[in-house]
Amino acid sequence: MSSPLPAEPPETTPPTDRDGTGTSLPFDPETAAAVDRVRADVASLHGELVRYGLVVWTGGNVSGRVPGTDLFVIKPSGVSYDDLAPENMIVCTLDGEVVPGTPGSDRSPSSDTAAHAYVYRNMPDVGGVVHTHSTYAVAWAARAEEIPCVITQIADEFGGPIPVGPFAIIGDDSIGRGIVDTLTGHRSRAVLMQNHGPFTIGVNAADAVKAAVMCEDAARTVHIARQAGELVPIPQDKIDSLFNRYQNVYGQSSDDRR
Ligand SMILES: O=C(CO)[C@@H](O)[C@H](O)COP(=O)(O)O
Repeated sequence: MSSPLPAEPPETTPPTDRDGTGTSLPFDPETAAAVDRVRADVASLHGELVRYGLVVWTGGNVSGRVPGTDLFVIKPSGVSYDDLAPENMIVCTLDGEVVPGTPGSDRSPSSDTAAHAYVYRNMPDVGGVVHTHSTYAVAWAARAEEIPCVITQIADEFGGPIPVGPFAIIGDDSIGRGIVDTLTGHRSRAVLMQNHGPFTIGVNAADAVKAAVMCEDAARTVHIARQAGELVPIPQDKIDSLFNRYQNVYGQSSDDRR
């Protein structure tokens, strides 16, 4: 894998814009403010992938839809996680095109931009998309084997098995189509793309990152359990009860997923 691109020197003066938000227009002030919020969230959430051990080098990526717009924000391709910052996140249209003249637009967006864009175009309730190469989830993807729902944590978070999506080559709509075809109408917010790794979705980028964290934890636990003996499935009615409780009762009423 190529070494991370060197970070550009921090700009000594903020990008010029007409509304002082630090975002170059062509956005109106309200959109510019919304973009800046998502930039900050997405940049910070990449640190969570490192914190939870879900990525190595420059693998993986996080994106967030900009609410009320046809835009999303994603990381630049191949840039070290140490160098990611709000101002070098890249603003794209839902067609996956970089919005020219915005901070970060001088770099290439993530190599999975087309996949993220396809998901946003075809799953309007999705506000965040994450991709990692987390070890245990990728091991299940290498076997094209779904992670069975044999622990309450999987029932809580995914409402059943974590499914496998088709083998798809990076760079066009193939991966995005595989994600959408697998997860549309499915309780799971994670899909193991065959021979590649997990992609997760959420109501926002933070929710998609949580799904990625919980997917890897489940993959590891079930892998270890299966090595020690037979797995005991949870009855479907109990899975339904666990999922409904966790999605509608657990946590706080102010939680993003409510
Ligand atoms: O799976 C791949 C490469 O095969 C990519 O998803 C990388 O894991 C991250 O690429 P960038 O987001 O840095 O372009």
